[in-house]
Amino acid sequence: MVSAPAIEVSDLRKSYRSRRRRRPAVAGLDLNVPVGGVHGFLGPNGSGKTTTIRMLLGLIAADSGSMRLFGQPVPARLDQVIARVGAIVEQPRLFPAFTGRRNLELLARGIGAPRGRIDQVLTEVGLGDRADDRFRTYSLGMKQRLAIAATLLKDPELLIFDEPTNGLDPAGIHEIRRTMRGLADRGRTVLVSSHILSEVAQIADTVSIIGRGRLIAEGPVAEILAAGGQQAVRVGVADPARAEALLTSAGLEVGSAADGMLTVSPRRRSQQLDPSRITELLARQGLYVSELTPIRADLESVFLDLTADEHLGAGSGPTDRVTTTAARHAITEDRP
Ligand SMILES: Nc1ncnc2c1ncn2[C@@H]1O[C@H](COP(=O)(O)OP(=O)(O)OP(=O)(O)O)[C@@H](O)[C@H]1O
Repeated sequence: MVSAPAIEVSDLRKSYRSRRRRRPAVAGLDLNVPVGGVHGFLGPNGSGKTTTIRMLLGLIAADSGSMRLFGQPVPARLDQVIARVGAIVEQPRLFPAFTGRRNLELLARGIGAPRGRIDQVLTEVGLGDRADDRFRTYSLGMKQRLAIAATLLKDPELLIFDEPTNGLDPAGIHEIRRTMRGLADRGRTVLVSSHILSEVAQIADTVSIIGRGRLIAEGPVAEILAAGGQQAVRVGVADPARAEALLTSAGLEVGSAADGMLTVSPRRRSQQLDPSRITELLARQGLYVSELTPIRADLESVFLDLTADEHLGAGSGPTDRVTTTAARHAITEDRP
């Protein structure tokens, strides 16, 4: 039996009233987070990530759409699944003058978690040796790791972190990344939101990229890269000027690099680039290709490309949506 995804969201909508009109924050969002691994929930500032997370956790009401956590509809049955979910949406209240351990003891008592859990969660976030130092002496990364430890007290299967690396320095970001990866490696599902793709790309197994409250792309990191990243080639040819004119008139976008190589890409992202067609076009005119190398875009440029319209504040027309085969398969398979 296929187990239900950790998170399933379908056609989710929420708008806020501002100056006599309603502005959509989440505009028909679909989201599918499989059980296990780290899932990056990515989108530019203001694209609706926090609003979505708050709706999933029952902190605000959706206007319409459906949401499920481990197959249970929320908010209707949130009480039945909330014990399986830990989240940091806002900073938890931790007392600066108390040690890390004391802070956790107070929180554990509040939720009825056994005292034995405290050492386990401190170890899990790598704070075992600093547990008896006061919270105020912790670095920002350590403070955030203690907040993560607090969410682990009730031993949740799904962890939701909204921009957990905000305000941290590179060392702190690294600590949190390592902590999140470790949590997933020990069998939990981690949803982490970020507006900076590179912050989660290294540790995410799958990602959803959203813009203006809608899904733009989703799937395994490698497939998102393949879908968006192999759309240019470097071409070496003896007469670059002639080759450039030829390829341009064949409808391709051509740039020339300082080393005399040409960069060839399709004019529109929806078009496929066929390297063998480039070789053929040039060979027919007696121009023989000495080198043809695919340019692999990194995930950050794929992200910027996919969300370009959202950054520029373009109209809200339909967006090119890349759903990788695996992700599309998962969606159809898991829905009733
Ligand atoms: N309480 C609110 N009242 C009015 N508008 C809101 C409210 N909360 C969010 N919004 C608006 O909804 C949109 C989505 O905001 P949201 O915080 O969900 O985005 P986000 O992707 O989490 O962005 P960020 O990375 O900046 O946190 C934004 O335009 C925001 O200004």
